[in-house]
Order: sequence, then C-alpha cells, then structure tokens
Amino acid sequence: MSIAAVIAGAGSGTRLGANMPKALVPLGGVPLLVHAIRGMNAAGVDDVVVTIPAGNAVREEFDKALAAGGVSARLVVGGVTRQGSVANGLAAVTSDFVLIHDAARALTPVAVIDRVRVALEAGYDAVVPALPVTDTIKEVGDRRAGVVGPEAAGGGDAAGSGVVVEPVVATLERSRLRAMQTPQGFRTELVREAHRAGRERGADELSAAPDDAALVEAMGHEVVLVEGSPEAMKVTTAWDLAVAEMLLEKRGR
Ligand SMILES: Nc1ccn([C@@H]2O[C@H](COP(=O)(O)OP(=O)(O)OP(=O)(O)O)[C@@H](O)[C@H]2O)c(=O)n1
Ligand SMILES: C[C@](O)(CO)[C@H](O)COP(=O)(O)O
Repeated sequence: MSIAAVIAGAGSGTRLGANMPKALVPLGGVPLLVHAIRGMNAAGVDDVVVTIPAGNAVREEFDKALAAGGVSARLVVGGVTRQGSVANGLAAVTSDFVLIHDAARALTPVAVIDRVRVALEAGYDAVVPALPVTDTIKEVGDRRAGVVGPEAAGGGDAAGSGVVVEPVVATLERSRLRAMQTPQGFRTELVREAHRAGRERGADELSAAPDDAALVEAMGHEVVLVEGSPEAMKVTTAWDLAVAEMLLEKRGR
C-alpha cells in the first residue's frame, strides 16, 4: 500500500509566542518539524509534504532547517487555517493512503504511527489516534456569568484582571469521550473529497474543522480510533514546550 504524509507546519504559533514559525522552534536544539519528519521516516513513511507559511524568506528558512536536520520533504504553501493548509498539502499527494500530521506533535512515537497504519491496512479508511479523557469535562453556556473580584469592581479592564465566572450547562459522560491526536490516516481520495465538501469552512478559524476526521464525519462516513500516546502531545504553549523538552530528555534525545 502506498502511503505519504502531509505535515501541517504553516501555523504562526501565536500561543507559543516565539518570534518564528512554530514548526521551526527548537526542541532539544532541533526544529519541531524536523522531529516530526524523522518520526515519519522512522515509521517507514518517506514521501512527506509539509505546509509552510507564504514568502521566499520563510521558504529559505525551512529549506535550511530541513537540510541541517538531514531530512527532506516537499514544501507547499499553506492556507489561512490548518484546514486550508492541509487541503493545499493534499493536492500534492499521489499515494493511495495519507497520514495527516501536525508539526506541533513533534514527539509522536513510531508505535502510534504504526497503529494508524495497521488499521488502514486492515481496511478502515479513516483512522485517528486518541486518548481517553482523564478530567471531568463540563459544557459551559454561550455567555459568561460575570467577572468578580476587587479589580473587576474597580471598573478597570475586567476581562484582563477580574475573575471570570462561567455557567455550567452540562456534565459530559467521560467514559465516552476521547481526545484526538495526529497523525490521522485516510484513504487519500476519501479525505480529499471530505476537504472538497467542507472547503468553505476552511476560510476562517471560527468555521474551520477542528481536525480532518471531522470533515470525513460530516460526510456521514465512519471514522475509527486507535490508541494514541501522551507523548504525541501538541506543543501549543510555552508550558507544552517545556514538557516536550523533559520528554525528549527522558528519551535520551
Ligand atoms: N494556517 C495554519 C495553521 C496551523 N497549521 C499547522 O497546524 C498544526 C496545529 O496548529 P496549531 O498548533 O494551532 O498551530 P498554530 O496555528 O501555529 O498555533 P496558534 O494558534 O497558537 O497560532 C501546527 O503544526 C501548525 O503549524 C498550518 O499548517 N496552517
Ligand atoms: C488536529 C488536532 O491536532 C487534533 O487534536 C487539533 O485539533 C489541532 O487543533 P489546533 O487548534 O489547530 O491546534
């Protein structure tokens, strides 16, 4: 079975707050993206398409980072949202199956990639690694109940300094909840069709699909889960990066 990877790496990393695209942020001295590509290569996936931000200078930075890391990939300019970026990446894929991954999930173990692949080989055509949720999850209402505390009462910038109080509308049944990870594996034509069908959603963050599987689900097609790993964590904030540094240290780099 022919398989390729699309790694979404065109994000800016606003929540991380680094002064470079998040995919190039070093983890143990090596860019997140290089770790992610090495993971794919270690799992036997060598045809890798990476989405990157637009601009010649950025492209050169990515080229340099990949060369220094001893990895190769086909670079494609991404979109305004992750969904738009993945759609651009998928246009460059020619294999029967595709693994759609986040550069931000740099330390995803090979075992997770293997599990997704095994399920694809067994005939499932939309496969997502996932973990059971360990916290109790509650749904909140549309509007916050209020802002309390001395600074809120003082009439200052309440949103920034007071204590925000949110109303709970439901407690979800935890045993049925799972947290989604990547790489998400698909029959290429299926996920391309799902992206085509949901294309309008990808124009802005508010409407964009939270993951690729959601677009497949929206077509009424079955999506199945396999076991993920805590090590496939997504580096979103400075806290996550610090945790990833510890994980890498523990692995012995
Ligand atoms: N327009 C976008 C936005 C995100 N991504 C990629 O999608 C993955 C998951 O996105 P996220 O972690 O939210 O990254 P950012 O969008 O960079 O983060 P932020 O929202 O903090 O800016 C990342 O590997 C990111 O590079 C992408 O390819 N194109
Ligand atoms: C695709 C994903 O990693 C699955 O958990 C996640 O939904 C990406 O979300 P983000 O808001 O683009 O970081």
